Amino acid sequence: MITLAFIKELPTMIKTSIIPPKAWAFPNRNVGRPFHVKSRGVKMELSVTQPDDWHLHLRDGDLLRAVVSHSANHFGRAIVMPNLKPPVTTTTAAMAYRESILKALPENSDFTPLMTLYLTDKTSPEEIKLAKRSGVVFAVKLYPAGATTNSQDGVTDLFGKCLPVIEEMVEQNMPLLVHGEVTDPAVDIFDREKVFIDTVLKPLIKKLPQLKVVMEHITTLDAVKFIESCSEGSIAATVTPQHLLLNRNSLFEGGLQPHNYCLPVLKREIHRQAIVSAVTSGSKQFFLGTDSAPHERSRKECPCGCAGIYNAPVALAVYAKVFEEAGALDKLEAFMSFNGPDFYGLPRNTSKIKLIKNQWKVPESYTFACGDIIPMFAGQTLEWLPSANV
Ligand SMILES: NC(=O)N[C@@H](CC(=O)O)C(=O)O
Ligand SMILES: [Zn+2]
Ligand SMILES: [Zn+2]
Repeated sequence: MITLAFIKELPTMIKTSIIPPKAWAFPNRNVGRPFHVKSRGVKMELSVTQPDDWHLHLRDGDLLRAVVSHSANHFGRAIVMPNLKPPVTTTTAAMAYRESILKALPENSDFTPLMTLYLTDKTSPEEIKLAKRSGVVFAVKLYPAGATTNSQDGVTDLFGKCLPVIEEMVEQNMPLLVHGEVTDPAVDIFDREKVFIDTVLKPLIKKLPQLKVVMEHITTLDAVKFIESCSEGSIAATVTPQHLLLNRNSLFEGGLQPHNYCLPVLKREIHRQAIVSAVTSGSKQFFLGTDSAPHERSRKECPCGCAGIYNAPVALAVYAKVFEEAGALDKLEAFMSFNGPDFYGLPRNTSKIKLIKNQWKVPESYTFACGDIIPMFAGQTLEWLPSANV
């Protein structure tokens, strides 16, 4: 194994090993001028601190058992979303859900689920105290009622009924995670994130400037500007693979593409580019959250398909591709493995994983007893292959 000369200049450890010849290049943003690496006869490997997934849907029952290893194989921890049926609204339910996740894990896995509570109009401040004391609940999730999958029991009156709860969250230093879209059917679906920022998020943080907020799965230039205008330690955003790599054309390419449908829906190219610039800038306010959201095939390929993209098997490969194409592989490790735990006040992982530049084909589907699940980029070739712990 040879260590490349520029390794000193990159916070991310880059190594090479033998493979068929392939030359490739990327600009080194650290020194401010492009340079080229010819890796004749070698292949690229990144050895990075094990990443965490700060936004994940693991579901429950058979579906949980089917999908959990795809996340547990690569991520150290994950913030597990509470939008089950029925939703995880209490600490007791979160603890039980955590047990079922641990049971579903492959043997010897040390994956740690970080639990969340589903905020409703009826959540009490006392529940927040219980959640904090439990040591297993790390955040509370705001779904505006009707905004997305299993959000029917979500919030209808944030500034009325929920304010005492959110004040308690400030006391307990418990982050509020938001699905940031308004639900007013009169607002165009492509504008719902921007309107949410203007009418909900801005007034909320004005009222409670100490509240820690993660704007989940951001999709717009407006969200990037908003996050960057806020203070680093209190407002941050997760970013998904799909919102970094795809724009809204992907929903209609050659016909309707249900497996590219998620909420918030994919946006115009200018928005995608703004998100790529934000994550590759090195800002600590953006971190990895896949929003991997499995739905059984027949629930996606039907007259009224569910929102959600199953990206757990491809997420790391897609993030690496995006950072490589932006010439910012040196910023990848902080995005994947440092910014999230730093924001949540948790220790960074100490173990490592490898990302190897090696083509692999994404399976067409995963078949389980509970049905088929179609992954993002099904049947396509990706360039970066994550390998187990090193
Ligand atoms: N992102 C999605 O399109 N779907 C998610 C819910 C969510 O994160 O909004 C799901 O649970 O399926
Ligand atoms: Zn959401
Ligand atoms: Zn989600």
